[in-house]
Amino acid sequence: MGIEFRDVGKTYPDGTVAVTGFSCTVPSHRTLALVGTSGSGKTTLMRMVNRMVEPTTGSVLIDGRDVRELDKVALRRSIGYVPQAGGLLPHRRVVDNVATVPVLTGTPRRAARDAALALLERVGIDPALGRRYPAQLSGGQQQRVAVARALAAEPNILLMDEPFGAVDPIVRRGLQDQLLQLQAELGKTIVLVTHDIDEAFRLGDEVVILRTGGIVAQTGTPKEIVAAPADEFVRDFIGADRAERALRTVDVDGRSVVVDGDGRPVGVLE
Ligand SMILES: Nc1ncnc2c1ncn2[C@@H]1O[C@H](COP(=O)(O)OP(=O)(O)OP(=O)(O)O)[C@@H](O)[C@H]1O
Repeated sequence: MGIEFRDVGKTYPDGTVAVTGFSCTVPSHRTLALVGTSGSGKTTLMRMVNRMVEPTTGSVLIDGRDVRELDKVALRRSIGYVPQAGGLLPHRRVVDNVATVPVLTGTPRRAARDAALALLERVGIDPALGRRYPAQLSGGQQQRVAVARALAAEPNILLMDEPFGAVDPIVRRGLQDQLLQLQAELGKTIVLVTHDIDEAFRLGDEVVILRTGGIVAQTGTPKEIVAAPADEFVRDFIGADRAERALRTVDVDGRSVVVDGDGRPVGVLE
């Protein structure tokens, strides 16, 4: 399922201009990462897809159909949503959190629970933890559960709002790896919001860098953006020296270690 933002804008009732004239197409099975400073309209844009926000101008299309023609509740349930900080229901057991939407849409409770346990396993959670309440899990585990919950209704589209923002860098990296692996198997169409450019470059097939007012600073693949930052803002945002950083390799015990201009290791050449 492809998504098209067609010249969308959003001015909130108090006059705040969150997005102006944004156009972008996300092909089926691809990941679009929206990245930008705080308040640059990322969440606003993402929420237009499942109609949590209605644009004031322009339209959003899914497989060529304007989302305004679709029933709001059915649309929302058909799209996986991973909100900031997971958004799990604290008074429901983990397994029931995952089974919530399938039960709402008519799957018998027992079957929904069995499917939920299988999904938990798929995202790397021991199904035995399904009996716990969200607060009895670590932050990283809660995020995995949130991903399982978003996948439970077998959506074609997944919206992820800073999905791994609340966890430490190592856990975050593990969660990113797992998302890449899941995506390789499942091939969802994903819109991901993050303020972390490294996350955007890791997870996004296409990256949109936004500045205040939802104005696009640059769109492109990670490679295109690193190779040719559009302007000073992008250059700054992706790390002032990233584009110019002269990397070289040094030989360490027969392996080619890549080091930056200051000689700091950044990786190993395969
Ligand atoms: N319901 C609302 N009413 C008024 N203004 C809003 C509303 N929601 C968001 N805004 C404003 O719109 C702008 C864009 O907000 P949005 O949440 O889309 O940005 P963001 O890039 O996702 O930010 P963050 O990274 O901080 O989550 C901000 O100036 C914000 O204050």
